[in-house]
Amino acid sequence: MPEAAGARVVTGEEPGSFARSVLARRHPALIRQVRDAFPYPPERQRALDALLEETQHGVIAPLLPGAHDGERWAVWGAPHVGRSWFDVPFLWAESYFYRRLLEAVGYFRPGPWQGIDPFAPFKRAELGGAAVAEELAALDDVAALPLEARDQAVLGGALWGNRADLGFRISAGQPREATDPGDPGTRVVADDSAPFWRHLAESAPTTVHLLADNAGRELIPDLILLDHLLRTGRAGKAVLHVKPYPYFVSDATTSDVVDCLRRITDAPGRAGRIGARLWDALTGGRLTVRTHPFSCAPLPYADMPADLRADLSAAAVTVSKGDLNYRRLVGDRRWPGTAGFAERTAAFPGPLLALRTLKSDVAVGIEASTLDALEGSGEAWRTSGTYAVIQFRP
Ligand SMILES: O=P(O)(O)OC[C@@]1(O)O[C@H](CO)[C@@H](O)[C@@H]1O
Repeated sequence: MPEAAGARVVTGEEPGSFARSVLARRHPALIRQVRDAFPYPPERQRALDALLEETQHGVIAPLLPGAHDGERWAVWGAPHVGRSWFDVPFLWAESYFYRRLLEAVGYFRPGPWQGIDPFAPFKRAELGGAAVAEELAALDDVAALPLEARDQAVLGGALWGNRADLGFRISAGQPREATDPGDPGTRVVADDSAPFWRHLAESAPTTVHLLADNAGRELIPDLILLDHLLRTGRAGKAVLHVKPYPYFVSDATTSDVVDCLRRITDAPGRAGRIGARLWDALTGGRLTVRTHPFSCAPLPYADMPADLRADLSAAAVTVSKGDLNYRRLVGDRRWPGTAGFAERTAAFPGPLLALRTLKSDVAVGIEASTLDALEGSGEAWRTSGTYAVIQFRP
């Protein structure tokens, strides 16, 4: 990768940078929210307080002895343990932060808090909210559209669903709504949706994989997209990759899939019918859920293990959702915005579609004129979550 030498790895070292603000503000706010959301006993509270102190003023500690994944993290963490959280690669630091948060709350340790998702209260509140109900009701109107317009509607739903990221909304201890994106059409700064639909039309209806991101308001439109691909014969089968354990606040796990599916199935009108179809697809094996450990690895997709590579190589297309997956696809580096998407993702097996709202500094595959306009706009376009990309390569 000749460019890699020239593109700096994103870290939290730079004062005023987005990465630094996540490490210095978002993570402490999240620890406090989790601490307040559960009646944790004193030892769990102390572990959370110690993590907060370590992340802000200390050096990175290894996992406690006996962790089921201790060996893996010892390898991944070898270059970073003992250093400041702000000095190591941002992608690694964030991923390890979530692993350590689970350690602090006793998620993997046998006992009363084992398997209790520390982010569940936030996810549950979102799923029960008015926004989800409105989005499900809107599906009645989509049903009346011609196929091409339905294609765009379900793709757009999955794309903009990515704004609904609970980690993104944590600011100074308060969840907040992202600012209104305005007309979503003008905010898609790279749009390969046409070649993507052409590719699917030309492929035999084989398997479509979707690398999920957030639960709730993002996972629901993702499931609707998969149902649409199955129902219209573009996919013969679909595989939904979710996280094996809670991660990046609202990332979807299997139990979130079940919660979302129940929410869709219980809804009136077309949403309820889609829910019933998805239920049948899961029980009949046309839709499969996978929880590969690599989904929570602090590594780029270029480093995926052989079994996952073989699985994705056979896909008609893999749909990658969200910002973190995008960073793992192209590499979490300060690439020039015009760097080629196909070139940066060359190590990913099989055809690839990235649906991502921009919520971190990394961006590639943007036309020079568009990039100039964005840079000249004075907006925090890379991190505001109000711009998006639909990038495809066969
Ligand atoms: O992957 P997602 O849910 O779209 O976004 C994850 C995110 O909230 O986390 C990172 C900062 O914590 C950024 O990559 C991004 O803003």
